Amino acid sequence: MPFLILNLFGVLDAKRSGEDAVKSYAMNSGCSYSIIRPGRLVGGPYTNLDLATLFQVEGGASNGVTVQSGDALLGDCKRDVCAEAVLQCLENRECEDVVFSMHRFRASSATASMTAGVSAAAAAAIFLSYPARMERDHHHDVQYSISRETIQQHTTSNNNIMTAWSSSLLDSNYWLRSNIPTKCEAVNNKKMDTVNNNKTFASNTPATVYGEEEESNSANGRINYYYKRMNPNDVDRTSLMESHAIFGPLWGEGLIERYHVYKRINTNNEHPQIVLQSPRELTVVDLKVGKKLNGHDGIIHGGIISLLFDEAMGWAYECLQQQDQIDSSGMIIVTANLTVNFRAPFLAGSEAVIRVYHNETKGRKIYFSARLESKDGRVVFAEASSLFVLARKDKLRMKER
Ligand SMILES: CCCCC/C=C\C/C=C\C/C=C\C/C=C\CCCC(=O)SCCNC(=O)CCNC(=O)[C@H](O)C(C)(C)COP(=O)(O)OP(=O)(O)OC[C@H]1O[C@@H](n2cnc3c(N)ncnc32)[C@H](O)[C@@H]1OP(=O)(O)O
Repeated sequence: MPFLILNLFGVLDAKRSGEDAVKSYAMNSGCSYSIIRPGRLVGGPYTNLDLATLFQVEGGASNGVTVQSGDALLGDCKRDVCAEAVLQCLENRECEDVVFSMHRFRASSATASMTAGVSAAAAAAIFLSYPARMERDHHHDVQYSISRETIQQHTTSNNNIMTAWSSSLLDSNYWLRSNIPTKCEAVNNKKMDTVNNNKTFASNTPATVYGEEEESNSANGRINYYYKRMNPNDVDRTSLMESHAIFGPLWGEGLIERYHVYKRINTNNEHPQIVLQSPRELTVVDLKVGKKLNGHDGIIHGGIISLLFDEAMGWAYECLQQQDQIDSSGMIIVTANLTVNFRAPFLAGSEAVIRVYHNETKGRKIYFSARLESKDGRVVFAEASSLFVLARKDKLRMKER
């Protein structure tokens, strides 16, 4: 059926924003979610005001269902079957962070390999049989702040290595990331020990990260990089910082509660494409916002989000300058333009990261892009792009007069 008809009155748009809100809430509260996209609901109790209610469409005797990831399925779905699937999702860990559609089983279905004419009670078994087909929303890497986490453990499915971050890692100036939470990280090129590892990260310890998604075509599939904290002394603020929007008046409980800037360090010189890649990631900001920065109740004001982006890009310039050895003597970098797209409500009191990428440099003009996303990368709250211009300091002052 054409999208235009399916989306009459913006029905699908509304559903999409509902799903985004669910994901966003799940991210912010640390719980998981399952999103079920049933076909047209048929069968009792006929509470809808639609044709299926008018004609008391029963939906056939079979309780069998077809499930498939994404939203390609089209058909009816019995209400009681859908309710059963909801219960199964609640009880089944395999259904965590999964999005799938379901409709009534039809023997002629083209999706035969994913189809089973079974009772609704066995629907979960279908999910379990086809986990790989389920749409897991891990569109980015999962990253962990090792500076703040208490002990976290992840078991790998294939080699049974566990990664544990002990409280001794608190206040570390480094940050690791991995695209699959079950893959292991290594420190000093040695795999971390098994359960309850208590190692600390030595100063300037490079971390080896496996399985980096966007750069996985390097020769040995291993990328060496880590993130180093840029502003570790933000508690010890300078007078400059006291008048700075983020570290000054907007800093504190209920306001901007954390704004830790990390620069990305590539350590693998054998693979210069990592450095040359465009857009290349320069900076990650680990942040937390309080509950006094809202526009609508409970939702962070878009202007605040723009500020968070602008600042992150300022720091990204600093990283770029260090890497590319840009000569900026007598110059100052300023934002010439900043475009922000707000994708999902960024809830008050949440934690998130901003990732900043360098897109292009043309003379004095530097183009960045950035994402504000949940820490595990599953929800993008906002995206931004900007032009920063290197301007002569004396020229700026002349304009002031
Ligand atoms: C955080 C503090 C702690 C300190 C720690 C120590 C170290 C910190 C390290 C890092 C720093 C960290 C954070 C930094 C903090 C945050 C960053 C915030 C930055 C800001 O929040 S800063 C305030 C807002 N910002 C302004 O206050 C700018 C006002 N503005 C102007 O001052 C001029 O407008 C200017 C300079 C932009 C241009 O003026 P100009 O005379 O120099 O140059 P001109 O006009 O010739 O433009 C040259 C080429 O840019 C193109 N161009 C210009 N503007 C454009 C636009 N809007 N759109 C598209 N293209 C544009 C032209 O078309 C031309 O292009 P082309 O060369 O191809 O023809």
